Amino acid sequence: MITDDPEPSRRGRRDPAGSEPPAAASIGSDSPADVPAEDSPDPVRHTLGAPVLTVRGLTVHYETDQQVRAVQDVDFVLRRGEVFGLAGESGCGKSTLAYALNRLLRPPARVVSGSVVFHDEGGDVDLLGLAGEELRRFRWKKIAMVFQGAMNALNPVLTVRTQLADVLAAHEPDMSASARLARCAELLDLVGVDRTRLGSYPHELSGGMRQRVMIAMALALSPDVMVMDEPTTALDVVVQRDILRELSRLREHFGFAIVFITHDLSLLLEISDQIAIMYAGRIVEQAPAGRLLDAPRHPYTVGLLNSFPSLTGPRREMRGVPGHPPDLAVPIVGCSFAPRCPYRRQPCDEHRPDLRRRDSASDGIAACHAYAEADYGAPAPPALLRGEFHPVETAEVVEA
Ligand SMILES: Nc1ncnc2c1ncn2[C@@H]1O[C@H](COP(=O)(O)OP(=O)(O)OP(=O)(O)O)[C@@H](O)[C@H]1O
Repeated sequence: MITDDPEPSRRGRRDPAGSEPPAAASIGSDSPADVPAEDSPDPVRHTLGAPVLTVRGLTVHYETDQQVRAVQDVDFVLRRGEVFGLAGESGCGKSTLAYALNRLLRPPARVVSGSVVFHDEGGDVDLLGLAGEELRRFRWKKIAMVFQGAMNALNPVLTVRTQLADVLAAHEPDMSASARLARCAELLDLVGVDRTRLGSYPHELSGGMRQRVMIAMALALSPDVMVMDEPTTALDVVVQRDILRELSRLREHFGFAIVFITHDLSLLLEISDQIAIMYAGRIVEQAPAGRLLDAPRHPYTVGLLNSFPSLTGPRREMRGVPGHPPDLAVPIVGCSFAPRCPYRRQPCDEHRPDLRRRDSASDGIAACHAYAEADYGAPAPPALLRGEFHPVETAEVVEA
C-alpha cells in the first residue's frame, strides 16, 4: 500500500538533478540490420511507453518445514522500453520475484497472493492464471528470461546454431529451415557475435560470448519484456560493460522493457530508469535512478550507496551496511531493517512502515518511519536527508 506525500516542508531539500524527464530517442524498425552500431552516449535516455507489466501485492513463500516469506506484497509497474532495476543483498527475494514473473517457480515455492498482469496489445493477460500451452506460448514470446549464470546453461553437446534453431522451431513451427538459419545468423549479429560462431560448441566460446548467445536466445522471439537475473555477474568488468552497452542499444532499438536484477547498485544506477531496493522480501524504496542517487530516503538505500565509491560525486568514506539481513523464516515485527538502522526509534520496532511517496508524486516511494515525521515523533534526521549512513548525530536523534 502507498500512502500520502510527506508534508511539503520536506520537499525539495536536495538538489533536484536527475529528476528531469528523459530526452526522447526514437525506436526504429524491426529489421536487425537497422540497429545502429555506435554506442549510445547515455543509455538511459529514451521515451518510456505505456505500462507493459503490472505487479500488485505479489507474495511468494517457500513452504518447507518452515514458512520462508521470500517475497512480500510487492507492487510495481514496468513501462514499455523501461529498464527497471531491482537491487538488494543476497537472499532478499530478487530471484524468487524474477521466477514468479516468468512463472518458473516450483514447489516448495508458492504464490500466496497478488497478481501479475501483462498488458498485451489485444488486452490484459493475467500471467498467474495461464497454464499449459497458453503459458508455453506466452513465455519467451512475451516475457523472456536470462538467468543467473545462464552462460553455463547452454547444452555442451549442441552447436550454437542448433540451440538457437531449437528455440525458433519450438515457438515458430511454420518457419522454414532456411528462414530459421537466416534468423539464427541475424540473432548472433544482434548480440555482436560473429556469425561464423554458429557452428561452435559452447566450450569453444568465451564466457562473454556464451552470455551473448543466451541473450540472443532470449531475443529470438522479440519479447516485450526481458527479466534478467544477475546476467553479467560472472563476467569481468570490461566484458560486462560491453554486454550492457549492447543490451542498451538493442533495447533502444526494439523497445523491449527489462527487469534487471543485481546486487550491484552502482551498475543499476548506470543503466536503469527506475530502481527498486528490496530488503527482506519487500520493496523498501523505489525512485527514478537519478533521484535515488541524489536523494536516497531509506537508510538501507543510503547504506548501499555508501558501500561503493562514486566516480563523479564528492569523496566519501566507504562503509558497508553492518549486520545481517533477517531470517525470512521468522515472522518480522516492525521494520525489518530496524536492527541495522542508525535511525531506529520506538515505532520502528513496533510497526512496519508503509511505502509513502517521497518528495513528490513523481519522485518515488520509501518505507521508513524516520522519513515520516508523524510516525517518528521528530523531524526526519538531517543526516538521513543528507544521505549519511553513519551520522555523528545518530545518538542524539535516537534518544530525542
Ligand atoms: N527452494 C527453496 N526453499 C526454501 N527457501 C528458499 C528456496 N529458495 C530460496 N529460498 C529462500 O528464499 C529467500 C529469497 O531467496 P532468493 O534466492 O530469491 O534471494 P536473492 O535475493 O535472489 O538472493 P541471491 O542474490 O543470493 O540469488 C532466501 O531466504 C532463500 O534462502
